[in-house]
Amino acid sequence: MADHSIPQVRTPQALPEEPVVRTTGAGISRRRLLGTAGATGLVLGAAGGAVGHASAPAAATPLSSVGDNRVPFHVKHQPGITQPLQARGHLIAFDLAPGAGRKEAAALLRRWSDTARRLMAGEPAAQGDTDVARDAGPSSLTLTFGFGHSFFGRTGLQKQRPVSLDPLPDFSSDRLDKARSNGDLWVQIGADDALVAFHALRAVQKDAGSAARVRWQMNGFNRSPGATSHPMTARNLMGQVDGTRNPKPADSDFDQRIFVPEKGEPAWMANGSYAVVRRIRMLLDDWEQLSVTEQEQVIGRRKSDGAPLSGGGETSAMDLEKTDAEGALVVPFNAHARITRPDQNGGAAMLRRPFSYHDGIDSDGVPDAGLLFICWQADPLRGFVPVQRKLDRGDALTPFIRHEASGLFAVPGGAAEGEYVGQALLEG
Ligand SMILES: C=CC1=C(C)c2cc3[nH]c(cc4nc(cc5[nH]c(cc1n2)c(C)c5CCC(=O)O)C(CCC(=O)O)=C4C)c(C)c3C=C
Ligand SMILES: [Fe+2]
Repeated sequence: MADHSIPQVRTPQALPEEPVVRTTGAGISRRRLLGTAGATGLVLGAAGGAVGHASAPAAATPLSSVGDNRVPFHVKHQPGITQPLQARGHLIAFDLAPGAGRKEAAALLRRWSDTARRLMAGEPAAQGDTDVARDAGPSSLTLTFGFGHSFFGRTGLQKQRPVSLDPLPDFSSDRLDKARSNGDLWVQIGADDALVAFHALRAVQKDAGSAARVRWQMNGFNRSPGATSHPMTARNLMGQVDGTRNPKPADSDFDQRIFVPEKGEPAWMANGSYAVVRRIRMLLDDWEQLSVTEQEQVIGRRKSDGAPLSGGGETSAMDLEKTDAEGALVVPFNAHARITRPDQNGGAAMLRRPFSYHDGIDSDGVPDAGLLFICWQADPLRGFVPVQRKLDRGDALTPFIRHEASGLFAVPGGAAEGEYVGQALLEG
């Protein structure tokens, strides 16, 4: 018989409100875990560590401990927003099936929430589990659910549609594929194990039944926990350190920037957030023709360690005024890391929590690879929109990327015990 043991722990890093739960000691079997979840053998993880935000892997630990980590489902903000980047991700959008309305949507969100709660705890799906994740622990699995603009018309809930969900403006650099954009419903799945992530994806798809049909799906990845010798900010497929200046949960204005307040509007979005999703192709053949110095000028940061070109280390303040011997700005005026700063955009800020993607080689021999850019904010008009407008007007990175798909989703707060995600909207 197969060994179902869950290996040794690693130190979890997460928010106090959204702790990672881990097993104590090695060799607790998956079956035992199922029998004792929430009771003995489980402890709350350490709160709010310095690297416990979306920009960096949680900790440098051996891969063998990855399976232990568990993210609770019933939390103030839905899981999958502030947790460390996971190694695997699936984004999947659904449209309600013809004839399906509010009642069917409510039943679907109830099914999805139950599945999310079970799988995130390392339990099998309620019905017809595929056994794909049978030998694995929860592996930091998160499932996050959101509603698109079109959902509200289809369910007769137009009056509940938040103004913040108004369609994003067109940007001159957009090359968007409508079939791979938007959707009534959106699910983000993340896990540190590919099989655990796929298992969740299949369960979500099966739960949809006759109520909703898949509109599009995208698959992504990040570095595996334990792959680097020390905790560090992630790199993207251009080789840049990406995520350095993300807002941190410890920042005094973090919640205000990222989440709709408890008493915010509409009421059903209390503690929720808005996700902007962009599939951004990287024109890697062009990018890789630049010298490292040229690449650094595009971003305004050093490629090796992410430090600003004005000097210091990765987290040193960027000196925007510093000039070289010829009087030229050391951080060029159109450098991406200069013009995306909140202080250059009326305070606009967002939490970037992306996955890289690689969907093979196009017929012209060019890699179809880039960034599944996902950013979180309390209001896209005070986050993504002003920054993207600025980038559209002259970002040094623009010639090397192409926005190919786009989505905007209202992601309600986390579900309380016994409730499902979106219940306040669907039964309010
Ligand atoms: C509209 C928002 C943004 C898009 C689209 C975007 C695309 C994009 N960015 C990189 C690489 C880097 N971005 C970096 C910083 C950064 N980028 C944005 C916004 C968008 N990026 C912001 C708000 C910031 C932080 C600005 C700040 O607060 O100082 C960096 C520098 C390191 C870091 O802080 O993360 C890199 C590198 C790519 C490759 C890309 C599209 C493919
Ligand atoms: Fe960026």
